[in-house]
Amino acid sequence: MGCPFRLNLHFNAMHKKDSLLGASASRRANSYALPTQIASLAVFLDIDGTLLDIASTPEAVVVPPGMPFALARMSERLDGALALVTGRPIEFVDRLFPDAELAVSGLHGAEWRDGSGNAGRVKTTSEFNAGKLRLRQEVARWPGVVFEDKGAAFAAHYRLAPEREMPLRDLMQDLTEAVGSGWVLQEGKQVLELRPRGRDKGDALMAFMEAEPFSGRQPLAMGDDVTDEPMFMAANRLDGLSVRVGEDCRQSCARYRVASPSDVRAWIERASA
Ligand SMILES: O=P(O)(O)OC[C@H]1O[C@H](O[C@H]2O[C@H](CO)[C@@H](O)[C@H](O)[C@H]2O)[C@H](O)[C@@H](O)[C@@H]1O
Ligand SMILES: [Mg+2]
Repeated sequence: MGCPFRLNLHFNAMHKKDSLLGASASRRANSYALPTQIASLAVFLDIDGTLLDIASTPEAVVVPPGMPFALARMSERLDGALALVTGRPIEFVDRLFPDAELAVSGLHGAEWRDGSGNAGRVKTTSEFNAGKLRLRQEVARWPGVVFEDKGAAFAAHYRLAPEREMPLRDLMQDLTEAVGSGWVLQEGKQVLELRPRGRDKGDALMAFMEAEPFSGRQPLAMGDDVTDEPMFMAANRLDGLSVRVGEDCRQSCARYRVASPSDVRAWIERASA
């Protein structure tokens, strides 16, 4: 994923389909336009930029008080058909929401754990581990660049040092070749990472939808970034709802947009009350 051409093609295809249905793709909505009758939905939520406001570093994110409870309550309303689908590793999600017991897919779809605790993980290789160490050591000399160890993925953030973007791109390109074909270079919001090749967030949504308690429900997927696009496509394919969060003007396959994570949080509060 991450190919704008593919995205554009899909956007045009979506747009035609929606025109036939008398609706327009990616309509701007406020949180009040999101469904409040949620009982028949399966809800898939991205974390950073969707549930949580973007912060200056990965560790600086703030979980608003009451949010873990609201998420647990929504999951209960849905008989467990709520999953967090994130670029974060599952270990970090467990730190953010310690008692939530939610279904989760981490590393952009590469790893997963269902509500009963069954899990799928990715094994690393010695080349990958050497690449991770090299990135950690190199960026330790670059003030402002933040290294993130994500287990079977690793990232470098240049949000606090935008002038480092180009050298970081060169370094990450080198590392992509060095670690071998099991990992791909992934762009994000002022971050470059190497993530496992294979399953994306769309595959994660489809896999959850094949089993209880998700199967037979209408999917609703929410996200804010390029790795959420396969999840939007998957939800659309299942005649579900897809919502892109944020004010940016990028084309998206999502059928709806809301302005900010606070809209998403307000919707979760309202819909699960
Ligand atoms: O799929 P997501 O749940 O949205 O995770 C995507 C990435 O989010 C994190 O990075 C982003 O958020 C940080 C905290 O707000 C911000 O500092 C950074 O600039 C953003 O790129 C996370 O650190 C990554 O591992 C996730 O892949
Ligand atoms: Mg996000």
